[in-house]
Amino acid sequence: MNDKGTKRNKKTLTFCTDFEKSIVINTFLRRRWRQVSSDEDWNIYWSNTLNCRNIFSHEIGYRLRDNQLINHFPNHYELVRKDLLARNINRYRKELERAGNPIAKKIHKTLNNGQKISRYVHLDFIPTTYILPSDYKLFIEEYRRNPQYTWILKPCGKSQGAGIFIINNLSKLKKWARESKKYFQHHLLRKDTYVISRYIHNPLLIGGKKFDLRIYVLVTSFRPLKAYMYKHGFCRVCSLKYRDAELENMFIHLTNVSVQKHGEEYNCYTGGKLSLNNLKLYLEGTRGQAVTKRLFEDIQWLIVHSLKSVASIMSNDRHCFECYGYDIIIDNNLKPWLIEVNASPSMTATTINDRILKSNLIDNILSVVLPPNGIPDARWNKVPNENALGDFERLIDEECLGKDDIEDSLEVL
Ligand SMILES: Nc1ncnc2c1ncn2[C@@H]1O[C@H](COP(=O)(O)OP(=O)(O)OP(=O)(O)O)[C@@H](O)[C@H]1O
Repeated sequence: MNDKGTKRNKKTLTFCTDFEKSIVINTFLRRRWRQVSSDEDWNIYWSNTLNCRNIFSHEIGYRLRDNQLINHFPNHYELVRKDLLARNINRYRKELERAGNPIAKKIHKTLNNGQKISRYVHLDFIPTTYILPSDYKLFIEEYRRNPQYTWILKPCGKSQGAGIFIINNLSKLKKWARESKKYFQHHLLRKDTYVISRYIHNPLLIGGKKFDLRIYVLVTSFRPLKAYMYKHGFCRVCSLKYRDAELENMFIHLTNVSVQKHGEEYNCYTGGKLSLNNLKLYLEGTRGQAVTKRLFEDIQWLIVHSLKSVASIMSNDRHCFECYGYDIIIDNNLKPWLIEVNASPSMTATTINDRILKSNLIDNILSVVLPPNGIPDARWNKVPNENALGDFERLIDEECLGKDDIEDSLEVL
């Protein structure tokens, strides 16, 4: 960038976005940034994941300047694809185990039927998952060992609850496998991969209904890991009361707003949402403060270790930051389970509160990723001051190890 360009950037910063969402655009405009198209001179690109990958592709050969930032890491899919997430977490646990790290401690049990099982004491935060079709045989063995479990089958290339089904007997899966076989054999694309995960059959309920948490996590660097959690997440509550029968009724079992909004009982005033704060108050009232505090520490633990599981393989480009939407289910023992991570959490607002939350979120992301002078700078050390953090709470900053570092709280162990 020449001198002239630098001076102009000091006056008017520019953004470009692939989204027509007024929430994204207005947040920049309120900061007096000017909107430009992607082939013009932009400072921040709020892109979709595909265009971000294009920017970093060798064929396109785009060279980002120091005063340009983009809202995704090029290989975010390592964290957000359901199959890759499961694989990376497995690999991470095994690596820690091999290194004799106490975090990877396991307990071993022998069941009444003589079957031996083992599980990670601290890293058991993702439901057992198999990738189909590659792990089909392994899954069948597991199914035969534990025929009482329920499983959820999810396509890796889809979202918003599409193509998901829940099974508690093998015949349904076999039928699905028979039907898919021909297609899989001749035409296996990554997007055709499925995961089959153990279904959390005992979710914590609110008013008798299943819910999950949507938590926003901002990562500004993977090496060293720098991550922040937004205080104002929310719960997405199903519109029908929970029964672990009726596995085909998605209004009972899937918390996605995109599914629930088609149900007759959907509440369009609340959007089926409850704030994280209200959940905390509810849990403190019903279960007590200590266990509620512990639950939220466990959630932070889970987030940090899911990020660590991919930190070594992420392209840690200094122009990138990314806000992930974490989906977490709490079971009725108050144990949080990581269900999935989204690289483009929805910025569509279903209610006024939702609009305010998402607009504040984007504005707060900008405060964290911009250096104190407000001008994007990829050379910046990415250490935001307390004011800039706003409603983000520091989860981990491996560069500034201190009392904030979650590893310090080894009382978790
Ligand atoms: N292992 C599980 N146990 C219980 N419920 C689950 C499990 N996995 C998924 N669900 C339910 O199914 C919903 C959809 O799952 P998931 O978020 O993985 O799929 P998706 O279609 O990709 O959704 P999204 O649009 O959020 O990306 C979750 O919000 C949750 O309510």
